[in-house]
Amino acid sequence: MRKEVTIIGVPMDLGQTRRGVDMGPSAIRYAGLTDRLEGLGYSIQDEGDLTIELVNKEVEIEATTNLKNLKTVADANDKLGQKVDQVISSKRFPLVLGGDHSIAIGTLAGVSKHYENLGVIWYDAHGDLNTGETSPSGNIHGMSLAVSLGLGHPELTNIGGYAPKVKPENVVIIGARDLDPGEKQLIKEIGIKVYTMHEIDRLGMTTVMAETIEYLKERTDGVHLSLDLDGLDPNDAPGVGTPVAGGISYRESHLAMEMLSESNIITSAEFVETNPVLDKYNKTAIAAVALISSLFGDTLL
Ligand SMILES: NC(=[NH2+])NCCC[C@H](N)C(=O)O
Ligand SMILES: [Mn+2]
Ligand SMILES: [Mn+2]
Repeated sequence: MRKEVTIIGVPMDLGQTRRGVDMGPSAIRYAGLTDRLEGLGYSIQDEGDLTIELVNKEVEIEATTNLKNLKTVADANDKLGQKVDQVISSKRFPLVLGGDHSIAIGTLAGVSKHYENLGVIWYDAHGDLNTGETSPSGNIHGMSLAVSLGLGHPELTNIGGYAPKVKPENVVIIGARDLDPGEKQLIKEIGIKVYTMHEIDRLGMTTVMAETIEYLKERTDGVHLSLDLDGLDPNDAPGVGTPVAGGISYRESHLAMEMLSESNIITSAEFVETNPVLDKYNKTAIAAVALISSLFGDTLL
């Protein structure tokens, strides 16, 4: 892992409809992110937060598509993509803090330019594989992985001027337990590797991560970690907008991050969906900082 890290906050809450997730970056900073990473020997440059336009939601929902806040989400992701692109060009590791998961569209637009064969680990209760046609909600945070695969509204898939950002065989989803019918169908059609909670229960996190790392190592030249805090069990990460019971435990998540750290395959990362308004005493942001530390090489001894 590069020792020079740039933090980018993305106070985005327009990819879904619960307010407060725009304060995720602040909550994570407040939980001591920079100090923890500096303590591990990293040189941190915090770029602060991207500016997200305010929208009059009613106006944008009335638009012809059923995608909520399409234009503002697209603009923000365009900006984020440029920023992430610059960070990687300056040989620094981009660490993006959300904000809702729609921001993965921009992060991947910026990251993927730099790799022939980018791998993605999507650590999430959800697949985020909906399109305008299959989405039950119209929320773009439930579409960001599909968009990055080149599926969905062209105003989103073409961000950064190219599509797709990632190939289906280079994606591994970990922690899925709430998939919509259209998402299940798509997974089968295009062949994405998914470790649902069932496989995590059966194989154990050690095997899941060992297999994931081996799988991505042999086929990719960089791996982006997109970690949605709702991948964790709501008892361990209550501050999320779309909690799903029966999730990955805090300890399993640490193990996953520790194994990724040892493998040295991660080249960019984002931690999304922390919503301090729904949280209990900043528990979710504190968990995010702990997991980021493990990913960056912190150990218990
Ligand atoms: N990033 C997330 N938390 N996504 C939740 C998506 C929920 C649901 N599948 C939808 O598309 O609306
Ligand atoms: Mn999710
Ligand atoms: Mn998600």
